[in-house]
Amino acid sequence: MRMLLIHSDYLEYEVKDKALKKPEEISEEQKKGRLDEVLAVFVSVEKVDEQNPEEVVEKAVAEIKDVASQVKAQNIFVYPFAHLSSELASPDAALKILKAVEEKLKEEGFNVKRAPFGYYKAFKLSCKGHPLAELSRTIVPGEVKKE
Ligand SMILES: NCC(=O)N[C@H]1[C@@H](O)[C@H](n2cnc3c(N)ncnc32)O[C@@H]1CO
Repeated sequence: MRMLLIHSDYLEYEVKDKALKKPEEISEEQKKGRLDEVLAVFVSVEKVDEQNPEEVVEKAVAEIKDVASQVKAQNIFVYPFAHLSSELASPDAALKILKAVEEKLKEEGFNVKRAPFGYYKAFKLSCKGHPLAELSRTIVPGEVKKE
């Protein structure tokens, strides 16, 4: 799994078109979304993650929690983003893992939104620009690499 974490004044998105034959079913309300004072987490789920999804979810949540506490962010936006890796997991596996990350972060007490899966989306992001505002993490079953 590859994650790009951007501490932002806001992230907002608007669904445009389907990017998969069968994207995630969403309500009218989910076609647009916004969070302010947010840690935006752009996530590419990778093929290797399918070997141990539970471990990858656990490690991803631990890394996100760690960064969120460093930048003092309570709001987290989990954003499916198929552009951080050339070894992508299948859409089914990726969606399951992203939903699990979202649920665990909610259980940890964060205010979490997840952008819809399987769509092209317009988005606006306002990076805060401080030294910890732009971070990346690579997680594979068995290890975690930090930038
Ligand atoms: N920018 C727009 C976009 O990325 N759209 C992506 C994601 O929403 C989602 N997606 C499919 N596979 C994956 C994956 N392995 N990891 C994350 N998202 C995925 O499906 C779309 C087409 O690849």
